[in-house]
Amino acid sequence: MNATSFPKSEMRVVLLEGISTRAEAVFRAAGYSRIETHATALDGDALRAALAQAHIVGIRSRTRLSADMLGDAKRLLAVGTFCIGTNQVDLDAAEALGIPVFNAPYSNTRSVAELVIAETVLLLRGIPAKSMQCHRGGWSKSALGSHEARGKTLGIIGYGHIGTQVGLLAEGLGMRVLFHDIESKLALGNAQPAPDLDTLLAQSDVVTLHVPDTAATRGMIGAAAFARMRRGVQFLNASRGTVVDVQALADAIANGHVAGAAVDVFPEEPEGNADIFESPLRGLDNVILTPHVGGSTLEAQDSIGVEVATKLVRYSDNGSTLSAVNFPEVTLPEHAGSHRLLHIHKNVPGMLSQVNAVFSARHVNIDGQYLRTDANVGYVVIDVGTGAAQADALRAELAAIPGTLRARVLY
Ligand SMILES: NC(=O)C1=CN([C@@H]2O[C@H](COP(=O)(O)OP(=O)(O)OC[C@H]3O[C@@H](n4cnc5c(N)ncnc54)[C@H](O)[C@@H]3O)[C@@H](O)[C@H]2O)C=CC1
Ligand SMILES: O=C(O)C(=O)COP(=O)(O)O
Repeated sequence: MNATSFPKSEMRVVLLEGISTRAEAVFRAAGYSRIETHATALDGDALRAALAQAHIVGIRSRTRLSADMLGDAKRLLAVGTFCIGTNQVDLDAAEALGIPVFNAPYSNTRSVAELVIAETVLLLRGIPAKSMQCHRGGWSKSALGSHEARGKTLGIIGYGHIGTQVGLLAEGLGMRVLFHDIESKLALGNAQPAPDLDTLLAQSDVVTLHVPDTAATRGMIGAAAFARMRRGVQFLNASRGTVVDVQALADAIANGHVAGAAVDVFPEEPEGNADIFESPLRGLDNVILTPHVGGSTLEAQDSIGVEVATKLVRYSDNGSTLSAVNFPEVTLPEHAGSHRLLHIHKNVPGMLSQVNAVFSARHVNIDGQYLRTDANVGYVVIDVGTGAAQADALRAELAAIPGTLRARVLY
């Protein structure tokens, strides 16, 4: 097992938001013993205090890691978002601080897709309202407004990992699938790209959102978009709460234009399970409300726990940044028999020659060197066959190069 420039026994891993215990097991098996777990999200001073001591932090979709928060986390080496979305982290600020962020790009894809398909069937049958009536002692045995999914058109907005899975499962039910994406996408099965978003909205019996939170998607579905949809449309959002104007949705449901909805994500979500959930959608019988559980199955959470923890351990032990979402990606071999120096720097001209000058001045032979840059940051990894003391001295000299963001040595 590789030691790090900071002993593993002293490295603190902080896991928030009830991350699967599988993640903790991965860290322990790799020799990390200072692991702090929290069942909920933290924010404000509590988050700041937890981050101040953390070398590695794991979060899910609820914890906001702003530029300020990251800037105050002086020991932080890496962040894991134990989910798909990374919009809760200021990725540019993390990169500028030399902190790679890793996520699990598809470990919960299937869970979201299954829920969306189940809800599509329930909404088309008017089951949410019928179920509520039965709970109140009512009995409305009627086929009115109740439809099969077969033969209906499903419009998918955002045809990525989740959108494509939803499309394939919907075709299994005999639905016609239309999709809209800003990128050109390979259509799976018999799915067809809509010529534009408005056409998709006008032609779909069911509209489901699977876009990320970006400047372009924020507020994308509001009163104007609902007005373009068919009267009697069913509407689902399991993407991000920011994409939909929920008051406009509540209005469209109240006036009957939207027949029913299933909403899993909200612009304001409670911090923890003890908090009150407020929304204009509360109390509407034909709306399925779920507490952001699209990706919350035990299967998905366990596999996310292993996937993201493994990426974090690999970065901490070996320096590999493969699949980091905000950072130059370097895949590295094992470095048995050599010391590995990691140098993260601002991507300005002349940096590599200054790094190499440190080694040539000391007549140190370089066994291997790996470099990747992006527009902002350069990441160079140098393997050397020197003793530990000299590796430490080299690290100190690398750290003194102006523009250095981080310098570490892995023994
Ligand atoms: N409810 C839940 O528990 C979960 C929610 N999510 C959310 O679902 C989102 C989608 O996840 P994936 O499918 O894995 O992401 P993905 O990145 O594979 O797919 C997103 C697709 O949206 C497209 N897109 C981006 N901007 C667009 C725009 N303005 N208009 C149309 N298309 C646009 C992209 O080109 C891409 O094809 C995530 O970003 C996350 O926010 C993900 C997992 C669980
Ligand atoms: O994976 C995502 O992006 C999700 O929205 C799921 O988030 P969660 O881990 O359930 O807080």
